[in-house]
Amino acid sequence: MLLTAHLSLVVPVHVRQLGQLPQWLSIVWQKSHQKLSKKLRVRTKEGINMTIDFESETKLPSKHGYGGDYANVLAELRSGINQIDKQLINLVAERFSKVSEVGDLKAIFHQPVEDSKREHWVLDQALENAKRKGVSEFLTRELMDVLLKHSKAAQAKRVRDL
Ligand SMILES: C=C(O[C@@H]1C=C(C(=O)O)C=C[C@H]1O)C(=O)O
Repeated sequence: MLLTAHLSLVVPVHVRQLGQLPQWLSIVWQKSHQKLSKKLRVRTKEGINMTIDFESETKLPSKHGYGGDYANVLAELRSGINQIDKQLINLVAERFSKVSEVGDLKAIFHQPVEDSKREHWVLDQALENAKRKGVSEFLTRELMDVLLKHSKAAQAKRVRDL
């Protein structure tokens, strides 16, 4: 029988719902290796073939430590992502507020906007932190590149408008 540890969590419930034990179970994976989308084909003692769609009630593999069903776990994870995205934008706003103040200071003291030595230090710190946290170097470079570019543009605008 093809019953995997993953499906054994789900199958007994549905079999009980059928009210009769199947003679055999055969699992048809709708999309191979996509464990969250599958159909279970059941033949009852009476020889009736039935197909149970697990699409809406799919349990996640217990080995990943998820207890809830797919939709609940997905909603919970996405709510976490929403919070993080909000924090990210809040932090960007905070950074730009400081950057603008630096821009004003530079304008008053007739200093250039760009400070490549400081930029190198900023990037090195970010890369070091990213390495510790397992964030890709490529992503970190791209992210810092965008931040530095926009920070300098914001400063240049402050200097122009002052
Ligand atoms: C904010 C500054 O101005 C520019 C922007 C930087 C940044 O966004 O981190 C760093 C160096 C400068 O090119 C600064 O000098 O500190």
